[in-house]
Amino acid sequence: MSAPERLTVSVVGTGYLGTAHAAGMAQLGHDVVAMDVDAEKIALLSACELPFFEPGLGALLRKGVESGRLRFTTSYDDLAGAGAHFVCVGTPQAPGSCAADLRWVEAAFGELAARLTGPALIVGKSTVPAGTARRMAETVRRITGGDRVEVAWNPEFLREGHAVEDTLRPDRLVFGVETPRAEKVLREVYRPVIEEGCPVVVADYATAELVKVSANAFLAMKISFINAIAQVCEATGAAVLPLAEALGYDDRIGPRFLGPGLGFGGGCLPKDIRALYSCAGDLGLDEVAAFLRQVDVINLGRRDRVLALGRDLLGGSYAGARVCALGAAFKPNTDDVRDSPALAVASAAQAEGARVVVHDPVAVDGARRLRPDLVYADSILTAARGADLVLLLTDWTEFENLDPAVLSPVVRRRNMVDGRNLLIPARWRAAGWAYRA
Ligand SMILES: NC(=O)C1=CN([C@@H]2O[C@H](COP(=O)(O)OP(=O)(O)OC[C@H]3O[C@@H](n4cnc5c(N)ncnc54)[C@H](O)[C@@H]3O)[C@@H](O)[C@H]2O)C=CC1
Ligand SMILES: O=C(O)[C@H]1O[C@H](OP(=O)(O)OP(=O)(O)OC[C@H]2O[C@@H](n3ccc(=O)[nH]c3=O)[C@H](O)[C@@H]2O)[C@H](O)[C@@H](O)[C@@H]1O
Repeated sequence: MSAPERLTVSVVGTGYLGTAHAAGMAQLGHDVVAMDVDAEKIALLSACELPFFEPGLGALLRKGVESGRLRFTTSYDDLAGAGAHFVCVGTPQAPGSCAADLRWVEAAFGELAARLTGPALIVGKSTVPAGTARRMAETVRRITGGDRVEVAWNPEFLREGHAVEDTLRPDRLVFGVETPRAEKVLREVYRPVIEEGCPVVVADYATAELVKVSANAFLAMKISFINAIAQVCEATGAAVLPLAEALGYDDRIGPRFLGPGLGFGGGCLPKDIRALYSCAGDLGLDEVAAFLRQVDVINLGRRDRVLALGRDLLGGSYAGARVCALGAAFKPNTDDVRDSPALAVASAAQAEGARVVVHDPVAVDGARRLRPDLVYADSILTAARGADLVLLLTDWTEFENLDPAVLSPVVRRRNMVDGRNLLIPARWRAAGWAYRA
């Protein structure tokens, strides 16, 4: 990567996305000041400590801070000198609705606009419904009283667990812009990435906003598709794993995101598909809304299905059973427990009368904060001791390598529900386990 012209950029919101983006911008050679309203997070980041688990990001953070190119603040006033400002604040599902809650985006644009006299570019990276960028541009114009501060939308596609790689070597860059000047600034910011061959799609605001939610909706749809087919397989005695393998060999389909099981969760896919069907409904596109809603319905149904498999193995009820739940994170290589299918199933089993002990390699602290009613164990064996049922809920490599010979002596009954199709069934059955997936 050749060094770009050294720019001063700001990043607003230092969560999963903002921290990766800030460290990535420093790695590209820019001077970065990253800001968050959460003083605790900023104190940790300033001390080169990540407030969450993300492989490889700690090293990038330290490199940025030690090079003097990356610093953190809790004050918007410290951002005024930057030429490009990336807004990375949260857009969670609004309480009591399926729509995205935009109050943090609105606050960030308002605070920035009040301090910028221009020329400057405010770049939205948060995932938002179509129409938001236009509204933010109007807000900025109103507050600044002119056109010197512009707005662009540059949605982000990084995956948790792969944030560093996805930030430095994205599959594509999408620039939602209204002027050549905004496009020029974004091309300069990302010059090293573009020079390495990353495709750039330049579009209007609404298209850029929609690319992002469509990408997540498509991934969600692919997972729900294979999970719908898994139900047909169960009803007909077919096997979904070789079926998915055979589908995946078709280049037009591809093998990724065809993993059947407990389904998708996390801070993005569920809320983004809900925001999209809510938006489609508001636009009067009822059939589109119904189509997308079904992706969510099938996905949530997977949690009930895994719960039912466990109930069956326990003879019809969770009441009084000891359950070992392996996994709390919504997927492996992250400690993120937002809308985690694993925690949802563990909590539901407990609500039906089981005593559930949860183990996760990195997500126990976050899980405990969210579900303090569950019991947590710091090892697989401690979690499994005396269990009547093991529920495998997150596909961590640690769990894939589980040995029935190690687990068998510690459990009370050999019942396994493999919610992620991770284990080799014959191996567990040969060791005397009742195995369901
Ligand atoms: N987590 C991910 O992998 C990805 C997230 N996104 C999108 O990025 C956005 C952020 O997501 P996450 O980083 O996961 O959320 P997060 O909740 O981890 O981080 C958001 C941060 O914004 C801060 N914040 C809230 N209001 C603020 C304000 N007015 N000024 C400054 N900081 C403020 C919060 O304190 C928090 O640290 C969302 O729209 C999400 O959909 C997009 C791609 C990937
Ligand atoms: O907008 C976002 O925040 C991000 O959302 C997802 O990334 P992420 O939430 O990190 O997780 P994924 O790797 O996409 O997995 C999502 C969920 O799908 C599940 N999944 C994935 C693949 C599969 O075959 N089956 C399956 O159930 C995972 O267990 C997980 O719960 C997208 O992959 C990113 O491109 C996007 O930027």
